[in-house]
Amino acid sequence: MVGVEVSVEGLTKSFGSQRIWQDVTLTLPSGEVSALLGPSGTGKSVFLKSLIGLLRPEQGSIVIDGTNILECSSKELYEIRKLFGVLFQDGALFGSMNLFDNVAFPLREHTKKSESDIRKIVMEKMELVGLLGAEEKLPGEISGGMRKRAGLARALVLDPQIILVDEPDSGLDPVRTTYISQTLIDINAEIDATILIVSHNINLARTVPDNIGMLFRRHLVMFGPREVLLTSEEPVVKQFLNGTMIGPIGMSEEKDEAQMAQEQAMVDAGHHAGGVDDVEGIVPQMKATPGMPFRQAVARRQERVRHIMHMLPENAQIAIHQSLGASRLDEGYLTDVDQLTYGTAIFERGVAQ
Ligand SMILES: Nc1ncnc2c1ncn2[C@@H]1O[C@H](COP(=O)(O)OP(=O)(O)OP(=O)(O)O)[C@@H](O)[C@H]1O
Repeated sequence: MVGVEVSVEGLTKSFGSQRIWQDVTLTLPSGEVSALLGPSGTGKSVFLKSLIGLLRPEQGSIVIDGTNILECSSKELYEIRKLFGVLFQDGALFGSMNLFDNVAFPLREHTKKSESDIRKIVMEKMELVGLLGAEEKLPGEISGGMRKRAGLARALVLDPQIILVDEPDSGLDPVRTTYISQTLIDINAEIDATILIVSHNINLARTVPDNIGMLFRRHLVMFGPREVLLTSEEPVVKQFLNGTMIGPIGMSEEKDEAQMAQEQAMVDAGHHAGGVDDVEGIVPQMKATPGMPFRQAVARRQERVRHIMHMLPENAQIAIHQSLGASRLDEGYLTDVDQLTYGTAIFERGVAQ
């Protein structure tokens, strides 16, 4: 079963007089992996909490499986929430329970399954996140990365159709971040859930999601197929993707023109602006681990992007064409008909994910 689509329109959220973001419109395509980026404090976590109805935006709509969760009854919201699996930043595990009991918790709480069925499901999810053998450990006895994996296993036990992940990289080194990224891709391949990852990790943004959005200065700067953001000339996007000090993002989020000019002058005079060397263009997307099912999202996204191609910026169109060409090259110049015939398998192996 393909995960459900989440459709957000004109969403605005404030706390008292503090406007967090306004008029956010985006659709998380069903069964695809999307990421929402943005500097610290731009309200990414607030957005994620709004999607599950933990926070209530004052304007707009969030339609999930045909229900606008801002207008529905609490009983309907309860039903909609069952579609979600959520991984909070710290894993949100119960400190006094071992990992097995933590992961089993939602099953014991929300289902009438027998203990032997529960054991089967828990062990299956523990294996998927690479934690087999650690069932008896307490959260305090394991690393932050393992806690995140346990949190992810727990988010999966009720077979969610939508998985929300808040900063999977926080507190992890780059290698562990890549492992957790791989796990998220594998989960998408295995259960075809709609996934939203909130993060400010550049590597993850470049290599994991099918679609990327970015929040800045209380607005959604953009949201769309990964090629759109990764080829964007928008100063805030370029600065973010390369992690430099040059650009509109400052220490406390915003800069004025004078400060920007002063910093640019320093860099022109030879001062290091920080960040990595400029990475231009698109790096290939991560693929499911060999042996996993093909990621159905890849072919679905190709098809979807084909339909909206004419509405995308030119740079993004070129990048998409190039990656399609590269996937044909990989397969020995297969025709469109061949691609349709072999469908997912070809797209999955090509760089055109
Ligand atoms: N329950 C709340 N009541 C009042 N203000 C809140 C509440 N939750 C969040 N905020 C404010 O909303 C803003 C956005 O916070 P949020 O945690 O969503 O940012 P973020 O983009 O996830 O940041 P980070 O990347 O640092 O986690 C902050 O200014 C925060 O203080």
